[in-house]
Amino acid sequence: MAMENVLHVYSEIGRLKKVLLHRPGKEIENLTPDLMDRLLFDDIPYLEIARQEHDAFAQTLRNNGVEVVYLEDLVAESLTDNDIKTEFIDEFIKEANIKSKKKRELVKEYLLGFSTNREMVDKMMEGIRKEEIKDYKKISLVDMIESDYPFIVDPMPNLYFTRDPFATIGSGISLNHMRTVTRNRETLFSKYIFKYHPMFKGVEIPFWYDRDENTSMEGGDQLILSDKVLAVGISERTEAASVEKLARRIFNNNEKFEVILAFDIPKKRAFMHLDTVFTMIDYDKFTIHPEIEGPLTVYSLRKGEEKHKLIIEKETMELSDILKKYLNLDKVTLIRCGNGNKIDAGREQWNDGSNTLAIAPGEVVVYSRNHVTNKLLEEHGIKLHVIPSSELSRGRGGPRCMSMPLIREDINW
Ligand SMILES: NC(=[NH2+])NCCC[C@H](N)C(=O)O
Repeated sequence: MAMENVLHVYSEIGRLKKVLLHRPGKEIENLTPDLMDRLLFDDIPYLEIARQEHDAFAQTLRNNGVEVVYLEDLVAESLTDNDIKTEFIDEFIKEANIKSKKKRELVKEYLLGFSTNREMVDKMMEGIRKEEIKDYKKISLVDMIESDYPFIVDPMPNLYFTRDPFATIGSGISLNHMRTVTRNRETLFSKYIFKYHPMFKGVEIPFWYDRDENTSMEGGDQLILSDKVLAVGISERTEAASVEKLARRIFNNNEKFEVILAFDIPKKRAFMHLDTVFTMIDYDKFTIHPEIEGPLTVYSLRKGEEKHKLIIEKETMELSDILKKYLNLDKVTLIRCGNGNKIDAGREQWNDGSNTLAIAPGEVVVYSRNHVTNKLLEEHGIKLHVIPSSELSRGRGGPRCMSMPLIREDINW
């Protein structure tokens, strides 16, 4: 199968043809107040409503010609061979950091007991409570002395933010190394999909990054501004060293990309990724958070004369001037979250008012709750697809966070 039929993303705004989602599962109901901080949540979504909201998101995409595929299905479909399934379970258990051999054996036996791959994958994502494992307490004195930690395998509640564990860039994949242990476990699912799913059989996928790297990179920081220009945030989650590694791999392949713009953004939870403060919504229109307005320091990375050499330059310019320069635009419109009002911007950026998903040039999916930003987008001629968001937004991610494009149509500049 030709590469462009499986992975092809050369912009943020080309008409979206195929996207990967994850429908929130029972991992959300394994969130507890004690776990929220470590598992990167600020509240506990009501799963039934979160699922209804997510189904509305998926249906909005389908109604606009987008093929929706689900992570949980692709993983299950990648494990039809028993040896591969065993390899996956062993790697999953190893990364679940289960100390005792006996417990690892019990968990493996439990997972192999599921009648379908999909049910097993759901359980892996949801997490395993100690009470689910027969005879758990009889393993040893240590286990009899009730440790109050309820899980033998932690839940992965951030899986519905499919933007981050890997990114489709051009015709390749950045299989990311996530900043936190809890989210790095998610990248194992991506690894097996690209390695074993039938849709990629016979397809030589170039990997721009790898989950085993020793510096972190997350997909929320990776934006494809054009088929020549990438933007990467140096953020709370993505390190500068990772940007250099990404640049070397991409520039030393026969991809079209010529420059990577690295933006050093404030390292704080509300700004965890570049796409929480900046997204591209049309050829010359962008959403931004007022805090990144004004002169910005940007590092441009280009391919050097010799292989693996980079030319890196530092510039301090207004964001609009940076975008005009590198995208060859005469005019740039920056649409400010919360209409620039400090209070409205603070509230709506926290609930991902800047985190739009473009499904075509000038056409974006937005959260209903960010009404101030949404009104401004419409005033700038942007077509909105508004989705419900009360429960989904509690995970601190928006429509762009909850989606990973696999195929977009090319755009004509
Ligand atoms: N691309 C994004 N902005 N992703 C948002 C991810 C939210 C998730 N709770 C985390 O902290 O990782």
